[in-house]
Amino acid sequence: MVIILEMKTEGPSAWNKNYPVADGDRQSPIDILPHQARHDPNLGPIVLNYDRCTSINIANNGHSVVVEFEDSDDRSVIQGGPLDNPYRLKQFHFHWGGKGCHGSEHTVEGNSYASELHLVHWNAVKFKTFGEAASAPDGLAVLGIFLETGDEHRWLHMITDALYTVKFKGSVTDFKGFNPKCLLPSSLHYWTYLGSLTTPPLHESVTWIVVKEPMIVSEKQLGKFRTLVFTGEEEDERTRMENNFRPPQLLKGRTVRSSN
Ligand SMILES: NS(=O)(=O)c1ccc(NCc2ccco2)c([N+](=O)[O-])c1
Ligand SMILES: [Zn+2]
Repeated sequence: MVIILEMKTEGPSAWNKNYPVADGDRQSPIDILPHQARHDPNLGPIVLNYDRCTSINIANNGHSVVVEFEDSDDRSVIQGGPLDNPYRLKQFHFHWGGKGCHGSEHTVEGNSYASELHLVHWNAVKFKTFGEAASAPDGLAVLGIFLETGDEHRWLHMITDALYTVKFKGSVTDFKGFNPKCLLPSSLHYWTYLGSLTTPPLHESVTWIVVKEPMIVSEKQLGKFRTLVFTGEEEDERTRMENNFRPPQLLKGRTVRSSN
């Protein structure tokens, strides 16, 4: 009898083959231990100036669903907190689990949330392009928001209602007039630490700002993310898009700071 173990080689544990930085000193995500975080009174509040943000499209890039923004000027920026200058909003995307399973990237005392939203910003004061910023130690600032299941989120339907238009990898559709401020929880108290992109190329270029209070979404809304597939329309196998999260990485001596 022959047993063929078909192991997916491209999972997170294999990334260090092609991306040695996967074993680096400032990898993300991490498990956050609130009691070991250093409360830093000098950490001011996070300031989001999104009122003139311009969303462009929503896309399935084969890893997640992404909403892209116009980032040719400082119309939508994040500043304050640990940041020395404004960082421009470039895109946001989500990570989630399978049905009944949690899929956040960061965890808190070993506990994961149902999902995690990442709002990605880049330092256009110091760098000319996103690509250049994405490989610099102070190039990116990602605001992470946990999603927890409960009541329906009153605005998330604007995203979930559009997901059927981007079911397959490589699909893109117009998505104008969306302001992600409507997704944020009431408090922006946060933890912050120096980390990396959580998918290849895993560049150690991210100042992470993880908001403590989760946004609440319904199981039904979350289920709609699982109608997406990792594969292109022309491919015969339909691999449901879920569990697109990297597990927590070693802290390697880093300090996590806490706003008040
Ligand atoms: N989960 S995350 O926010 O850390 C993350 C990961 C990868 C990428 N992109 C992959 C990449 C960057 C440069 C070349 O290719 C992005 N992003 O682009 O916003 C975000
Ligand atoms: Zn992400």
